[in-house]
Amino acid sequence: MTEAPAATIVSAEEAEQQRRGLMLVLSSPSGAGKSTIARLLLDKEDNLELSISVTTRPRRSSEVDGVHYKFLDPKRFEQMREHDELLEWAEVHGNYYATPRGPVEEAIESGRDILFDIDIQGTYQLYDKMRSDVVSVFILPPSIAEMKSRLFRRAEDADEIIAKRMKTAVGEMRHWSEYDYVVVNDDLERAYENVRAILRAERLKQFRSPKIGPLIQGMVDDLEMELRDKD
Ligand SMILES: Nc1ncnc2c1ncn2[C@@H]1O[C@H](COP(=O)(O)OP(=O)(O)OP(=O)(O)O)[C@@H](O)[C@H]1O
Ligand SMILES: Nc1nc2c(ncn2[C@@H]2O[C@H](COP(=O)(O)O)[C@@H](O)[C@H]2O)c(=O)[nH]1
Repeated sequence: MTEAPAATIVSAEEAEQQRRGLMLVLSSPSGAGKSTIARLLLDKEDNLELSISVTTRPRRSSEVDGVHYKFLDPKRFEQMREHDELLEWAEVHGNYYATPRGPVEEAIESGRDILFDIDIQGTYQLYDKMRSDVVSVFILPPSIAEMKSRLFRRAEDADEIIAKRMKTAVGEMRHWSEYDYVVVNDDLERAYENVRAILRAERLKQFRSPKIGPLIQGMVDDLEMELRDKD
C-alpha cells in the first residue's frame, strides 16, 4: 500500500512566521513607568519594534529626534492629519501626539510586532480600527505618592507640567478596565516580565496563525489513517 505523504508543521518558527504582527499597546498615567518597561522589552525581544509617534511637544534633553519621537511643528502635524497619514491622534497634556499610519501597516502585514506607548484616546481609536490586532496593557503605579515622586525623580518636567500630568492621571486611570491586561509596576523587573509573558502568550493565539489549523488537521488525519491501516 502507498503511504500518504505525512503532513507536518515544519517548525514552530515557520508557523510563527506566517502570522500577522500584533500591536502591543502600553498605556498608563504619567510616571507609572510604561516608557521604561517599553525600553526593556525593545532591548530584549526580537521581532518587536517601536511605533515612533509624532508630537508637537518640545523635546526633552534626554530625547533624540527620530528615536523617541519625531518632533514636529503644529503646521506639519495638521498637514499629516489632513492627508490621512495618521492612524490615530490625540491632544495629551496640552500637546498633540499621533501614530503615523505607514510603518504600522507595513510591520503587521510583514509579521513584525509593534509596540505603542500611547494614551487612552489613541487606544480607543486603534480598538475601532483594528481591535483583533491590538493587545492592550494598562500599567499602574503601586501608589499615587510613588507615581508623583517618580515624576520628580525623573527631573525632566517643570513643576507646573508635573501638576498638569497629575491632573490628567485621574481621567486616564478611570479607564483601566478597558484594557486587556493590567500590570502593577512596583518592582520593575517583575512588571517587565509580566508584560513580556503577555506578549509571548498573545503571539501564540491560534487565530493569529490561520495557516496552522490545516497543518494540525493534516497531522491528525495522518495519524488516524496510520492507526486504521494497522487494524
Ligand atoms: N518600578 C519602578 N520603580 C522605581 N522607579 C521606576 C520604576 N519604573 C519606572 N521608574 C522610573 O520612574 C520614572 C518615570 O518612568 P517613565 O518615564 O517610564 O514613565 P511613563 O509612564 O512613561 O511617563 P510619561 O507618560 O510621563 O512619559 C523614570 O525616572 C523611571 O526610571
Ligand atoms: N494617542 C497618543 N498618545 C501618545 C502618543 N505618543 C505618546 N502618547 C502619550 O502621550 C502621553 C505623554 O507622553 P510624554 O512622552 O510627553 O510623556 C503619554 O500618555 C503617552 O503614552 C501617540 O502617538 N498617540
